[in-house]
Amino acid sequence: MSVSNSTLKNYNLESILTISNLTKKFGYLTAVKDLSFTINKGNVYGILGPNGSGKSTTLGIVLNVVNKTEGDFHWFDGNTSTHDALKKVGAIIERPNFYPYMTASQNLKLVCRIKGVNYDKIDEKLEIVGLLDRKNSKFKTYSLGMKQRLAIASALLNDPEILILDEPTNGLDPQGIHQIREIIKQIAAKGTTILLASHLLDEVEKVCSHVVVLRKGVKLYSGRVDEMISSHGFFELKCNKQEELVSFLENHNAFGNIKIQDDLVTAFLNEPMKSEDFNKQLFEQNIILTHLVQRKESLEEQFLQLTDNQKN
Ligand SMILES: Nc1ncnc2c1ncn2[C@@H]1O[C@H](COP(=O)(O)OP(=O)(O)OP(=O)(O)O)[C@@H](O)[C@H]1O
Repeated sequence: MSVSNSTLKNYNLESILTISNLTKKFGYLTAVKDLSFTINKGNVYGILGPNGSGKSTTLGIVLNVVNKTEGDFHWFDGNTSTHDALKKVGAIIERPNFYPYMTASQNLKLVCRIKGVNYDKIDEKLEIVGLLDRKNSKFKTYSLGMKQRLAIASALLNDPEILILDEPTNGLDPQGIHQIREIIKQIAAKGTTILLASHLLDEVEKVCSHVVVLRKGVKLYSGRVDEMISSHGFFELKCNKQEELVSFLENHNAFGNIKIQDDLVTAFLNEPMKSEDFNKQLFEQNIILTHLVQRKESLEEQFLQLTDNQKN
C-alpha cells in the first residue's frame, strides 16, 4: 500500500491514541472484546457503558496498569514508547489521594517535583479548576468536589496532550457535578484532548463530542454524539395480523431493530419515512393497522436500546 508522506504526516499529527482489536480476559471472563477505536487531537471522547462494561479495564490497559490479552494500542504516531508517551498524558483513574494535612499548594509542589515540572504551573492550574483562593487550605478540609478538582489540577501540571478521567463526577452533588463538567469543557476548549469514562448518558451528551458505547466489553457504537442523537425515530404499531406485519418490517430496508412486546410492535427507522407513506405501503399489502404512532426516541432510549436489546 502506498501512502504519501503528507497523508502520513497529517494522520500522525492528529492521532493521539489508536486501539486495535484489543481484548482483555480475566480467566474465563472477557472484559474487553476485540475493541478498536481512534482518539484524534482536540476532541472530547466518552466511553459510555453500564457498570462492568469494560471502561476502566480499557483505560487501565492504555495507561499500562492492566496487561492486555490480545490486540494492540499505540500512543501518538506509534513511534513513541508507551513509557514516554504517558509523560504527555494526564490521568485520574482512582479517587484523588493527597496528603490530608498538607495544603493544596504543598500537595501540588510534591507532584511538580515527581513530574519535574516548574512550581509556576501550580497557580495556573489551580486557577483553571477554581481553587486558587483555597490553595492554602489543607486537603482534609476540601469537599469531595474540591478534591476531584484538585486531582484535575494535578493531572494538568505537565500540560498533557490528553486528559483521561474515569467517572469524573461519581459521588458528587449536583453543584459539584456541574463544576467538574464546566471545567472539562473549558480544558477542552483550550485544545486539550479528553477521554472520559462514564455510565451516565447525560454526562456524555453534555460534555463529549464523540462516544464509544460499550456493552459487556463489546463496542456497540462509535462516532459523533450528535450523529447518535440524530436518529430517524420509530413507529409504534398494533395490528391484528402481527406475524405478517413483522415479516413485512423485517424485509423492509428502511427498518433496523424491531421490538415486540405483547401486541405492540416498535420498528426503528434507518432512514426518514412519513407515517402516511408507511401506512399506504402496509395497506397495499393488505396489512391494516389498529394503532400507528410515530415517535422520535430520546438519546436515553437509544442508549438503552443499544445496551439492552442488542444481542452479541
Ligand atoms: N482485576 C480483575 N479481576 C477479575 N475481573 C475483573 C478485574 N477487573 C475487572 N474485572 C471484570 O471485568 C469486567 C469489566 O470491568 P470494568 O471495571 O472494566 O468495567 P467498567 O465499565 O469500568 O464498570 P464500572 O463502572 O463498574 O467500574 C467486569 O465484569 C469486572 O468484574
